[in-house]
Amino acid sequence: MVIGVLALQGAFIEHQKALAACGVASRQVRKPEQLAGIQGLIIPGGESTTMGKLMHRFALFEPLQELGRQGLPIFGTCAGLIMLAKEIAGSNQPRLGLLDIEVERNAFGRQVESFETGLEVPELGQQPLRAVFIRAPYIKRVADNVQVMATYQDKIVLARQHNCLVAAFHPELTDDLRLHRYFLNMIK
Ligand SMILES: NC(=O)CC[C@H](N)C(=O)O
Repeated sequence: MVIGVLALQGAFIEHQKALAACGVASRQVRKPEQLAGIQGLIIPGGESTTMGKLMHRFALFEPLQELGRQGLPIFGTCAGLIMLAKEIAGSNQPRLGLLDIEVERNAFGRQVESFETGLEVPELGQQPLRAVFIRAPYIKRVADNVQVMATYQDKIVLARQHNCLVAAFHPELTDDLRLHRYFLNMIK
């Protein structure tokens, strides 16, 4: 099994390390041909406006959208979540629109730029998931068939719809591998 990690910018190395710790091979994706043969894709955190521009510049936008529509499992974290959303509040920046959710960017920014917390995620067991939020978005609206997997202060921060899993935080920055493992289980 090989998982593609979109490597245009942002925290892709950390995702590769987390996948390696799960015993899974990964490949950096910067060109459309590097999408061939991957069984899943991670879109990392970073800066979603920049990432959207680079997706177009590197001719990855349409291929990524097409693979997502065909059912390739995709895991988006932070800016990756924003890239996967159908709607971004107050913005028309490029997005793949694969999940029927609306996101609010930099949603915790005014109170605190970044923080770490323990999240209750029943899908992952009793122990709270350690989650690092960095200028994080949150999900303000979900369609009926979106599964809400965790909230923080009543805001949705982890969700799944069909083949797409999205987290507002950075699971690759802790050594808690449960969310990466959950994603890998979506592939089998
Ligand atoms: N850590 C992150 O990925 C931050 C996301 C960034 N604030 C954005 O809006 O794209």
